[in-house]
Amino acid sequence: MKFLTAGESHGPQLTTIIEGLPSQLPLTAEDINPWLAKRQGGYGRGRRMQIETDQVLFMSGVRAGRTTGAPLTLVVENKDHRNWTEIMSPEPGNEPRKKSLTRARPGHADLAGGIKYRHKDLRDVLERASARETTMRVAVGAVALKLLSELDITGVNYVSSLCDIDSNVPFNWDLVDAIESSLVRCPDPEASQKMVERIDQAKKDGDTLGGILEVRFRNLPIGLGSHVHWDRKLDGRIAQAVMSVQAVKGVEVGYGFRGTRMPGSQVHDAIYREDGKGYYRLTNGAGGLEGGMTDGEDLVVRIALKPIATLMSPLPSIDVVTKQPADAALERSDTTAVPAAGVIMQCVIGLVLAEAILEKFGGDTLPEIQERLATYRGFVAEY
Ligand SMILES: Cc1cc2nc3c(=O)[nH]c(=O)nc-3n(C[C@H](O)[C@H](O)[C@H](O)COP(=O)(O)O)c2cc1C
Ligand SMILES: C=C(O[C@@H]1CC(C(=O)O)=C[C@@H](OP(=O)(O)O)[C@H]1O)C(=O)O
Repeated sequence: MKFLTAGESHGPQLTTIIEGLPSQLPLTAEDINPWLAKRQGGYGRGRRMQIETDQVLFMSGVRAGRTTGAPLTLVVENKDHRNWTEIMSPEPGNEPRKKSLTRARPGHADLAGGIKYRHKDLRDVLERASARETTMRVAVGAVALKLLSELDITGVNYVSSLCDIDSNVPFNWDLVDAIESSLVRCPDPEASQKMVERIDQAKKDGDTLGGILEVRFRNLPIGLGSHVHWDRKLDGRIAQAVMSVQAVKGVEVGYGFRGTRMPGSQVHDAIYREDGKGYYRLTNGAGGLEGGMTDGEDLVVRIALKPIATLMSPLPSIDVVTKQPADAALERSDTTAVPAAGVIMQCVIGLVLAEAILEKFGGDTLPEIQERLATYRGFVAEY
């Protein structure tokens, strides 16, 4: 399975084409739109999110609520485009355009992208570097999550820290409702409240906040990914998918960096087996991955997101046209994207898992994949 995304933040629409999906996967807009809405949500988002109501349109690959096996094309309209038609017009002329950007914003792609692609209006960089692009990764990820759910594989995402405020509630799967009802997608109600206040304060101060997200998946079969070659290792593929999302600065699996402070005897997970239950562990320091493959325990990935780069009290920078010092350009902006980013992370990790499933059990149709997975689970229980 492979996919491409296209579209600018203030262009007419965002597009994705997914190739390699099996046929017979039940799929409607209702499988995708709730994920788009969740990605738009979370306390701390800016005014743009009040303009957009992201809704997917199917342009190919689905008939009568089922995938056909043909490339699936999804489109989401940018409602804000109507305010940017002249600025975003592909027609030549009218230079410099309104809203041109010449004072490079630290923490953004502006300066490197301007130099690399020879743009002096850094909006030509901003428009594609923007995290608006993650709309399509969520749309395609929602399709992957649907495929996984048809195989009884489910996931969750939540915020475990926002700046210096930590969730103090250890995760368990019964916390999903608490996460969904928290304004910041944090399972700890007390920490949630503090996070909301912290975001209000940051907004007042013209500042921004980052944090840590966690994504978990359960009921993964043992042996997705591979130990035999570097680019087939599932941990490497997950790290690439996660690190490619705007503002992500770190990723760890299982105990991750914490494991470096513990002896091996406390990090690695002893192996047990019972007839009927098969192989299992009592701990999960590995976070569900050993040797680049799933080990049958929950996949546990933690992700660090840097604070939003656009500051209402801008940092010193340079105007790339005058070459003189100038404060960084100011754009309408989010105060934090930490809660929204968890949704994106679950989707991009879901995509990697769906790909790994298709590699191991790949078939042209969903029923074939379901049959092969069931046979394999039977084999694993007996092994
Ligand atoms: C969901 C989401 C929303 C974001 N919103 C903003 C924003 O409103 N303003 C901003 O300056 N950066 C925002 N960012 C972050 C920038 O897109 C990001 O810092 C920039 O692309 C450079 O990231 P990099 O250095 O990690 O590549 C957002 C990121 C995400 C994931
Ligand atoms: C549009 C989205 O996020 C945007 C990501 C973003 C950035 O610089 O990354 C900047 C803001 O856009 P604007 O400049 O239009 O206010 C965010 O709203 C979105 O998540 O759908």
